[in-house]
Amino acid sequence: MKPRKIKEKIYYVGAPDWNRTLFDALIPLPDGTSYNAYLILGSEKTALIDTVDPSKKDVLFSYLADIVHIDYVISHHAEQDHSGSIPYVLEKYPSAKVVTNPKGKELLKSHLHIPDERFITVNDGEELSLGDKTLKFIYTPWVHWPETMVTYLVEDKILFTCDLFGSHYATSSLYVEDEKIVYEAAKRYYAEIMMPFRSIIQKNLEKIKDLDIELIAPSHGPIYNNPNFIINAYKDWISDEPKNIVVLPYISMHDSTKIMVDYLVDRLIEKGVNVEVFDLAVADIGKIAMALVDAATIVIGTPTVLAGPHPKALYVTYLANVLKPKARFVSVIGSYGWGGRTLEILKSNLTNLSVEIINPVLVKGLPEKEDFRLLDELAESVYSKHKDLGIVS
Ligand SMILES: Cc1cc2nc3c(=O)[nH]c(=O)nc-3n(C[C@H](O)[C@H](O)[C@H](O)COP(=O)(O)O)c2cc1C
Repeated sequence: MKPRKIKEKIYYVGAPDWNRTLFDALIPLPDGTSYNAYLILGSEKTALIDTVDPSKKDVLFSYLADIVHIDYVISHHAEQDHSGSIPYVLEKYPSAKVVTNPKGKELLKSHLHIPDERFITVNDGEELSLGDKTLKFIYTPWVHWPETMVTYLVEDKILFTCDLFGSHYATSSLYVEDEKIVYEAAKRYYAEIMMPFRSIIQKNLEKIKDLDIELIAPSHGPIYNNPNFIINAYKDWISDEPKNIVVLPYISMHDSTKIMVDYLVDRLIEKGVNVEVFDLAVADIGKIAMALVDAATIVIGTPTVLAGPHPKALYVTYLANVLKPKARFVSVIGSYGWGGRTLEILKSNLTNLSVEIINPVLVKGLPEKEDFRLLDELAESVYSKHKDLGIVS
């Protein structure tokens, strides 16, 4: 393949991964993903911006077939889906240096065993001249590892952002063609990878807000030729204001909990509260994470199993806790047979969230009249809390 031209002397040399179905051995990928690398041919120096997952290194090298010399490999992030092919690039280009920050160097050394002498480290704000093109490095730590940084190509107004603004979307298009599709793919990416670092991203967006950006070139998914589309989506996702949504992941073995879930969902809808319901036996964890991006309230539905919550309910609670969504309220509903520590265990797994717990509704066996009344009360509490936030009328 010939490198794909983006602008004069700037090329795409990355790889779509059409058939990848799982990321981080965790999040389903309905639309695959891509590992983007970019080649910049300056008048004096040549730079490769990141590489690709090692499983796709042949694609990268087919793009580089006619490139006889590379001076710099810019490494924004030491994770192997971007850095994993760096050792092969260094082998093919013996005088190439890896350009990264000191933390990146440390992580690349430990993860890929790249020798000390192959590195050049750069400071926050430092520039590197390629002759007629200038790379400016901007540290953006903790989006989502400690070493993450972005690069601004000054003359061409391109911001290379690596994982920041990325989307899980394999496409043959260089640029975003359908913003609705990419919005979903970028939100899936944000929900799993970026959401835990919401407040840090707020600070990092401040750092890049004065740059004159024509293109945002991430390391996953298509290039944004309308940068405001993804910047505005991020501003919404990282904001502290939740939306009028209850996320309700549940599991039920013999339907008692499910009857409660169905009843509560109907009552919430009647009150104008939006609900996103997920049966944990079959749900896409990525979709749950996406729903958590905006939700004001989380309600976990679980029976008591072996003296605690069903393991799948515990798993989703743990996940919500580490993803640190902006939710303000949590409750639990479910059925038990004789007793256990369901509530206690769930609460002890929510310590990262500063949420108010709304009275849980745990019922013995099949729910009856009084239990439905308690569910009415729960729906009313959720509604009035959302009303106090001004997110439902
Ligand atoms: C494998 C298994 C383990 C259970 N362990 C407990 C338990 O430790 N404490 C308890 O109160 N009920 C226990 N139960 C009973 C269920 O919590 C009870 O039947 C409940 O109504 C099931 O809700 P569901 O219909 O939503 O699945 C257990 C049930 C099963 C199938």
